[in-house]
Amino acid sequence: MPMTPRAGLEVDDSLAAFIETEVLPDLDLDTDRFWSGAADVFARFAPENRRLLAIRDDLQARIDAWHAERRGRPYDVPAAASFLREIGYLADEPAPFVIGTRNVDAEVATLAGPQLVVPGLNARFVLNAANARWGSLYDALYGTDALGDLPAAGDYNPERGARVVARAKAFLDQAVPLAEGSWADFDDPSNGIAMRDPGQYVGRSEKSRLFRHNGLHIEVVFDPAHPIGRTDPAGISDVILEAALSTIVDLEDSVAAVDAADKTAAYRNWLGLMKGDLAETFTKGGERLTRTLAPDRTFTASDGSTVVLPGRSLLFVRNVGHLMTTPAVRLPDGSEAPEGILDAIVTSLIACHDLKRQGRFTNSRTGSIYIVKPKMHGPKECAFTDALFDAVEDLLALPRHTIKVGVMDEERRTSANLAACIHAVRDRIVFINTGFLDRTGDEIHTAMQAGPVVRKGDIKSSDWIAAYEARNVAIGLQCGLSGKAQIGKGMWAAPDRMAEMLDQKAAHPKTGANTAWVPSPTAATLHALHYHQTDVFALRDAIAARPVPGLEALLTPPLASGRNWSELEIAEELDNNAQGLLGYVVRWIDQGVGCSKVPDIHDIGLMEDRATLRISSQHMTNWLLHGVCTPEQVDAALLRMAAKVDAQNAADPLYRSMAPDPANSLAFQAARALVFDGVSQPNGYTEPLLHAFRRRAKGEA
Ligand SMILES: CC(=O)SCCNC(=O)CCNC(=O)[C@H](O)C(C)(C)COP(=O)(O)OP(=O)(O)OC[C@H]1O[C@@H](n2cnc3c(N)ncnc32)[C@H](O)[C@@H]1OP(=O)(O)O
Ligand SMILES: O=CC(=O)O
Ligand SMILES: [Mg+2]
Repeated sequence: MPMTPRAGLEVDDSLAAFIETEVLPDLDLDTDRFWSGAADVFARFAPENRRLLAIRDDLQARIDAWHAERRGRPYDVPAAASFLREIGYLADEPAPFVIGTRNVDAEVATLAGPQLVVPGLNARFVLNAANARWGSLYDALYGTDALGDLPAAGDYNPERGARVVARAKAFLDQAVPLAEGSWADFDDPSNGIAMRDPGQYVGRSEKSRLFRHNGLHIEVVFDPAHPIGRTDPAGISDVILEAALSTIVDLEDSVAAVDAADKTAAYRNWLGLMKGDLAETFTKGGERLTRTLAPDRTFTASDGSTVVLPGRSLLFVRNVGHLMTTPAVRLPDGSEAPEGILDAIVTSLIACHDLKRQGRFTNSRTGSIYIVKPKMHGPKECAFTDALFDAVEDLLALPRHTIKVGVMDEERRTSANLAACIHAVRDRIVFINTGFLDRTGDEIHTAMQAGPVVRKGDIKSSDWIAAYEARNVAIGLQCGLSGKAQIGKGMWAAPDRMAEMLDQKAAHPKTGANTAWVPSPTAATLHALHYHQTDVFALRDAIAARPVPGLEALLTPPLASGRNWSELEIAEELDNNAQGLLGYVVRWIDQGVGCSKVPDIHDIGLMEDRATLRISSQHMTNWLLHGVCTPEQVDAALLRMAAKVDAQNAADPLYRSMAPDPANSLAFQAARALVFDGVSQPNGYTEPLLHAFRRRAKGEA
């Protein structure tokens, strides 16, 4: 890649051109001053970044040795806790405190609703996600299995339509009941709509009436000329829900960004969002479509005043963690720059377009930049992020704490020191959430030498995970996040299983969490129903009154008590992991797709990203290390599943088969390395191998 010198750095030409011609011009920032400031940030923070990574390795090496010495004995949690304290893995608890974050948008601070995550490299999806603030309940119920079955292919089915309408009206009866009777019988909107609580009425537009319940808006559309409205006694053609209050544009685990071209493409999408001019043209159903950002929505209140509501989700950007470096920028010593530092600088710089109100729309009405920081291990790494964001604010002449941070509680050292982690970013924190997928991968890797772990499906019901979830909310409330920041729950990783999601994710708001992740706009619309069923903020006092669960269960790894698996169970477990792993990795390496839906062994399409890959690869590594299976069994499973994954992708013209020549398939070799070299991967992360193989694949292409 041609590089260009800038203030002692070597910057990839395409990235430098992007920053200098597309980002900087409207920002009143001098190009030379920007680059010398950026070089200074790298000079100050890169050495500390490296030091923090060395601490991770050192702690893991000590934990490995401690576990190896005690292997085969019952796990002694008090001894483990004192050992972890002795080596500095467990930090001192801070004195009681409350966070001081200010200027936080209501979507984050005072409202409760779904949070959508979207791979930042896919402009079509990114636009869809930003617009997922509002979603059709009729479409979400009709087009998914939410009602218990899927629609048949072909034309609109009126019988299914009637079930959808009945379900939606039952929801209206629960959330915004009429003064008398049911919405199902309502037939005349012309004289106004008498509500049981008239305060729920917000306003009207030409065709709709807008209501509010538990802080979320519900729009009932009246259109007797519409094919659905025509068959409705009141002419109701749809119920539109306020759905994804916030969206995370992901530059991390759901993208494959391994070089300057990838990074620049992702940054360009973020710029399009911040300037409001992102557009994507594509063909769908034989039609050529151009998708752009949705405008705000305007209604007229009873007193004639205008009510303007955001048309788009409040946007966060997820930077990468502290681990990886990028060839997009080289430091004066020739080494690759830490990617997380580059992300902090560039994504904040781009967000200045929003702060300066130079775009078509406003993202943060309170003048904040929202960055999600994943995969931090413990309070010192959080403090590092805090200091880095201070430095970026100085570089961009932003007031202190303009850059907010969402802390993913997804590494064991963060869960175990959560209060201290929050304390380290106490004036800029806007969320904690349980990224249970990475967290599970880290659990397996941390306990790698202790013994074989239980089957992957059983990890979900182990004690540490319940303690982790409960402690996250309890500590968040104790540190005063309520009203200032989100307490969030993790991803629903089965995008096609909406009935099951409706059943299971109802539990999230009941825990006191005011948001939870969903994989798609449709899932956001359906998950919004849960925040109408439960008033999260009303529950929090009672939840906060409970004692914070101690560390005992959190520090108990999910080790198998015996090795009672049959050969069949072992083969099934290996096949399941191998199928998910290969199905994901093959698209990552060969096509640069960072998030895929991959069928598991029961043919359920699961969302796979780097976090789920970390689990499946580390699980196989763990069983291999402890002799639950042999290398031959692992290879046989990989080969068997390669053929299966090849068959699943047969219709994709860009797909390169693995099974016919696995030795020459970079994807197959990457997948194999993730398992066979899994013990030595830092904290069990998959990025180092994925990046190395993807760069080779790009080189070959
Ligand atoms: C552990 C973690 O880190 S979780 C966070 C990372 N994970 C994510 O971000 C999940 C993002 N989700 C996705 O990428 C997808 O939903 C997948 C890959 C899981 C499943 O995709 P599929 O069901 O195959 O979706 P498919 O490609 O059929 O698209 C269906 C429609 O949904 C939309 N869609 C699907 N997911 C999203 C999304 N997250 N955001 C916006 N739109 C989406 C698409 O735009 C498409 O609509 P369009 O044709 O009008 O553009
Ligand atoms: O990032 C989310 C996770 O579960 O990991
Ligand atoms: Mg994660």
